[in-house]
Amino acid sequence: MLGVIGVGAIGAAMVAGLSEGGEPPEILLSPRNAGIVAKLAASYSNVHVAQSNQAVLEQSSVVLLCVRPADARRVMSELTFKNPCLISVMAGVPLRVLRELAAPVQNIVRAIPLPSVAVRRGITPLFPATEPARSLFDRLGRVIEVADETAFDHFSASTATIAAHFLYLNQISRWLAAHGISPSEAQCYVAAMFGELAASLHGGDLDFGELMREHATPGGINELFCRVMGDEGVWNAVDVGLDRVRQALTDRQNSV
Ligand SMILES: NC(=O)C1=CN([C@@H]2O[C@H](COP(=O)(O)OP(=O)(O)OC[C@H]3O[C@@H](n4cnc5c(N)ncnc54)[C@H](OP(=O)(O)O)[C@@H]3O)[C@@H](O)[C@H]2O)C=CC1
Repeated sequence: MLGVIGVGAIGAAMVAGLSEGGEPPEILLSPRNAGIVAKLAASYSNVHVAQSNQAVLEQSSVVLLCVRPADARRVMSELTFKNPCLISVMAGVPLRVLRELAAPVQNIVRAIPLPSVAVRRGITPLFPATEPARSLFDRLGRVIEVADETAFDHFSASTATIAAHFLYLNQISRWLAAHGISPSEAQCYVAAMFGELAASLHGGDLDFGELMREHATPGGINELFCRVMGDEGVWNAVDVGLDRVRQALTDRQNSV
């Protein structure tokens, strides 16, 4: 049995991905968020709802911890851990803290699932990449075996860029709308432009620099836009933002 404690956005995405694949595992959910868990149990015959978080632990051989990082200590300290394997997706909660809160459990893995696990196209960094976590996330796409926890935290920091990506798309469509194009048409156009590009990133060997050059005809408008963004400090700001996020994760690790 696979247990899930914390069935929010990413917990539900993993449950959907596992349940819609071949030979789905039996899954036991924590009872909080009654609406979401009832819907998952009604949609998938392999999904069940437990009476309590402790019942999830006791009836599962592997447990996914998917509560928000700020809730980690409170939720885990209410539980008595025995011997299931734990997989934590909680950003910025280090193995040191997980081992302390889940003693005496030894087999603890950190994972960074992406929302695309819902359709089994996730690429999931794991540390340490041990079984059964590796097989579980292989079912949801594929796994990146990360060498150490510092590298793992850098992967984690890079996921902080997702909302800014949508902000970027929003900025472009707002600019179109400010110049008289209907907001819905502007959004559809930008979505179509970037939706197609995103689809082209699946699979194969990718070289972002090469892709950029393919789209930046010398003397053309893409090249001009890249140059202006660089002159305005946008690319440098990406590095600054990522460094700041990395530092925030370190600070969080020291305070969890
Ligand atoms: N969303 C994403 O794409 C990713 C998220 N993560 C990590 O996953 C974790 C969850 O993120 P996300 O799914 O976005 O957050 P959500 O807020 O959507 O989900 C967290 C869930 O945990 C529930 N919860 C809180 N307390 C308890 C409790 N005592 N027992 C059981 N469940 C509880 C919350 O319920 P309630 O709302 O009622 O408080 C909520 O449903 C975070 O630690 C995040 O860092 C990692 C990778 C990607």
